[in-house]
Amino acid sequence: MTWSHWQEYALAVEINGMTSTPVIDVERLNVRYGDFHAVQDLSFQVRRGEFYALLGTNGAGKTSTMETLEGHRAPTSGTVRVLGWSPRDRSAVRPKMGIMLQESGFSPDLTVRESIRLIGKLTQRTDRVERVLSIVDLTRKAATRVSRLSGGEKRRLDFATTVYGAPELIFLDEPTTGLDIQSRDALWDAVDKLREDGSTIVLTTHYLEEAQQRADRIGLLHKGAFHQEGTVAELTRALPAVIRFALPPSAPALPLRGRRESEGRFLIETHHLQHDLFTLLRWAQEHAVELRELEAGPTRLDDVFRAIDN
Ligand SMILES: Nc1ncnc2c1ncn2[C@@H]1O[C@H](COP(=O)(O)OP(=O)(O)OP(=O)(O)O)[C@@H](O)[C@H]1O
Repeated sequence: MTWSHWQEYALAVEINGMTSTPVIDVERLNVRYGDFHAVQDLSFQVRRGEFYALLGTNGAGKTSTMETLEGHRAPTSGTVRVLGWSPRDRSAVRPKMGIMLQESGFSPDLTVRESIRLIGKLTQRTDRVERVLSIVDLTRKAATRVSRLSGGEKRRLDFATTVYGAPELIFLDEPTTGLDIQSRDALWDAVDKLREDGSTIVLTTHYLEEAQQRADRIGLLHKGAFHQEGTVAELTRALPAVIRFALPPSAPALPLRGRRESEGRFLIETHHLQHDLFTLLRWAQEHAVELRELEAGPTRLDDVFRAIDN
């Protein structure tokens, strides 16, 4: 082997090593608050470039887990490695990690531009302030004090500081709360671009649709442990697809077994969506019945959540 072949080989090993080393590696994480066991023996990994959603019922332990990954909380026991380091090792991980918390902690007297610069200094990330301002459409507010921003604008500033320097690992905690639809779309477009450039995303949200559309994998927490973990398809596989619609009171009996959800609204659960939908549409045609608010589709994450036994 020539010297240049050796160099190529060494680089390939390094790249393979990088891709196979998880960005987040959690092993038997436990978080206790006094007698209360909030996170119980939780183990999972997030791969480089992955979009991982940590979801769960209220009080399931998402925040406790996220805070541990972000380095804000020490585990009671277990090991947590982020980008190969303990997340408590702030100087090692902070330059490579962007964190969007549920609540921002900006100083009200600073301007938008000053706030971004300050975060840049604190995290030792470098970027162009104008670049991130344009991503969140706050260019015109660069000289405005934080105290004068609306709730949605503060949230966008939060996102701007999170993605400043295009960090390798980005934590998004309920990122779209309080955002209008245009701002939400802009945020997800920016996340898509970051992913194209190789960033790893960890999301937690109660907007299940957002996770369903984007997450490569989902960790579904319930009472401090994983109820399920996998792709959306894996999580929804066991549950039937659903057809929902509303009927006028005069409609004849349904051709399929359905469930009344509320007055005039019905739900049919099926493992043969195409076949049963066809039967229903043919019946509606034959009886001149209008199926109002008709929805048919694969199982939604909402249904997976509803199926969790409390
Ligand atoms: N500082 C604390 N002291 C005592 N108990 C706590 C503390 N923080 C959280 N808990 C409890 O630990 C459990 C998990 O809380 P956590 O905030 O991690 O859940 P979560 O999944 O983020 O919930 P939610 O969706 O409701 O925000 C809850 O029952 C909560 O009451």
